[in-house]
Amino acid sequence: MMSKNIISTSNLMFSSLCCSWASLRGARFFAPNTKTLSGCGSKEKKKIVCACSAPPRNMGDGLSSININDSHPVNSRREEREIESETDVLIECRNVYKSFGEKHILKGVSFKIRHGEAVGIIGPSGTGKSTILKIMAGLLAPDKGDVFIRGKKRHGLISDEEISGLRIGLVFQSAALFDSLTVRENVGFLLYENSNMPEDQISALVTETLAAVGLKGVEDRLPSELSGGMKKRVALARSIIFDNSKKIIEPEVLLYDEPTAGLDPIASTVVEDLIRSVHLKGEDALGKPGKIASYVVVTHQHSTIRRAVDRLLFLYDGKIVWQGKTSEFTTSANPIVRQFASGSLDGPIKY
Ligand SMILES: Nc1ncnc2c1ncn2[C@@H]1O[C@H](COP(=O)(O)OP(=O)(O)OP(=O)(O)O)[C@@H](O)[C@H]1O
Repeated sequence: MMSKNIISTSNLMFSSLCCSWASLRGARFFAPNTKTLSGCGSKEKKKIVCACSAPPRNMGDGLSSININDSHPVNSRREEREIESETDVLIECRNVYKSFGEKHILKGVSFKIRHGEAVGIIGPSGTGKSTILKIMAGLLAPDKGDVFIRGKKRHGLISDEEISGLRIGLVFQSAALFDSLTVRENVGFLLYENSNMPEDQISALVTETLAAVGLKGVEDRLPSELSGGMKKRVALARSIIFDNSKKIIEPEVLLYDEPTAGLDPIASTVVEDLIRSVHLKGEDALGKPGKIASYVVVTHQHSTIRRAVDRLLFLYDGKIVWQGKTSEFTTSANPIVRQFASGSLDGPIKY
């Protein structure tokens, strides 16, 4: 039932990346300039399975080091806790550098995303927020530094055979739906192409997933027949659907790139609540707990910062210059954060 020649023009953002759908395994993205998306086999892949059910323990800087030579019992207990807390880490960027020609964008970025977290990445325009999302997602490789997925170093990009154990979804600012496919085909795309699930089961799962994001009876519509807000919901449904017939269900991290950009304040609130609702600490539109283990939101919007995330990373001049709880953002004494939070022209950030 899937169209074999798909040309989507709905998103220009990844036009230079050209990643083939066949190579997207642990990650789920839609590369709109990929012209032929057929022939995606469902090969068995190597799995990295590790326990990852504990809630995040360290909401601080997440960069604490472990002294393995200190054998004092109190310290040992602390070490145990710290080592244990490392099992919470789903994605880690360690000392990541990235340049585009002469532009040195990321100059040693380090942070961890833990199980259960809702993290925002903020900072002035052009500081590399989208770039770091793409690096986390495996769509761009760092020039220097490493990305660890559940403790396992990623080599190369998303086609790398070694990395699995975590599903990573990227939700684009524009919904990036395939214009020529129905909502059902868009949402079930990954499963129609990559899973062994029968079509009627996929169709039922699509309906259930759409209901989870508050959409009913839109399965047969084309994207052009949807409002902007509905398209965002469909894109979200496409990111959270997964093959639930598998024995091992890997946790999923969703990466949202400016999900509320261009929306009016009320539409923004709807999307912000939707982001919360599909998280495991939330409750979806069907009243069921959300399934997303953790998420990262790149945003400029204050409402999204306040409403959709618990912890913030502030990226400026190639580095994380501040991180803290969302509640600390507006009270921080850091001059960069203060200027950004107030929108003042006076301060260390120069345009
Ligand atoms: N593929 C690329 N080739 C060349 N330059 C790039 C590429 N991707 C990003 N850049 C440049 O890197 C810088 C950071 O871009 P990025 O989109 O990551 O910033 P951002 O912080 O997300 O910006 P904004 O808040 O405006 O969306 C920009 O100067 C951008 O022009």
